[in-house]
Amino acid sequence: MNTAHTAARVVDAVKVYGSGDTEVRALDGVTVGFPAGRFTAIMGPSGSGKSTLMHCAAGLDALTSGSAAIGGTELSSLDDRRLTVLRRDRVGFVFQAFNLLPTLTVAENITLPLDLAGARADAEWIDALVDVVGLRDRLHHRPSELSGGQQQRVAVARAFASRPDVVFADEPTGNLDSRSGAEVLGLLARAVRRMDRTVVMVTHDPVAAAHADEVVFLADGRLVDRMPEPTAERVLDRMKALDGPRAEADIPEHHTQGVPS
Ligand SMILES: Nc1ncnc2c1ncn2[C@@H]1O[C@H](COP(=O)(O)OP(=O)(O)OP(=O)(O)O)[C@@H](O)[C@H]1O
Repeated sequence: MNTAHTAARVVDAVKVYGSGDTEVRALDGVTVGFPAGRFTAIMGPSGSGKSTLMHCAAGLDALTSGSAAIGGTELSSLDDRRLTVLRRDRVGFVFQAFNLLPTLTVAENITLPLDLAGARADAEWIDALVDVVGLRDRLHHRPSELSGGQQQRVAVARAFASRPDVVFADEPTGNLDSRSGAEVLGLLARAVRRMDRTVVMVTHDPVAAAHADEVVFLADGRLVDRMPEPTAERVLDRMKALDGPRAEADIPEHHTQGVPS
């Protein structure tokens, strides 16, 4: 694996929850790198370990064994304080719930992580981000005055505000209608291509995964496939093969509309 161009990676990652009868091996020896400057989607059946992989790769949770690194930094070598600083300065997050502060304006929400860190916002960078996410005319609004899609665009801009090594997105379109979801996915892809950013996204949705440069597939806590230049059709076919007849039941109907089976 070419670690020089890998924004985040795990090697031989094992994550076990519980013990004895209740033991669950959520990750069972996963080795995967997320290339810098690329948009990678993580897919797999429900319970296959997607969220666990993302949380461990992002330093939100610790592996049982194996290693995880952001850039060249091994996460296990960091104490809690350094890990918190690394997450704050070098990792961005976008969640299904937008998690904006209702009392702050859009502009204030975008720079909040920098303000909390006592860091100075790079005005040119923030300015460019505001254009990429299309929020120029909403900067002085409060989140309650925005649509769900606009709120998620604020969350995306906030995630990129510190120019992190990698942005992890966990079902970022899960709370959005398909049109707003497509807009948010489009701007994640734009941030990667136009601003040389790195995005790793967990999703259930083949149409969402098709916005990525590559899809990695998990099943039963293992990495089972990688698909460069995915299309929704090919991703859906791969998911059906992984999950048998359950796959279609797992995917909301609007996500499969227009996707030939
Ligand atoms: N905190 C926890 N304690 C115990 N078991 C857990 C915990 N978190 C996850 N698991 C289990 O680990 C396995 C993988 O879970 P994970 O949430 O990573 O899967 P996923 O692919 O993200 O699933 P989904 O698509 O349904 O969100 C599942 O069997 C789950 O029940």
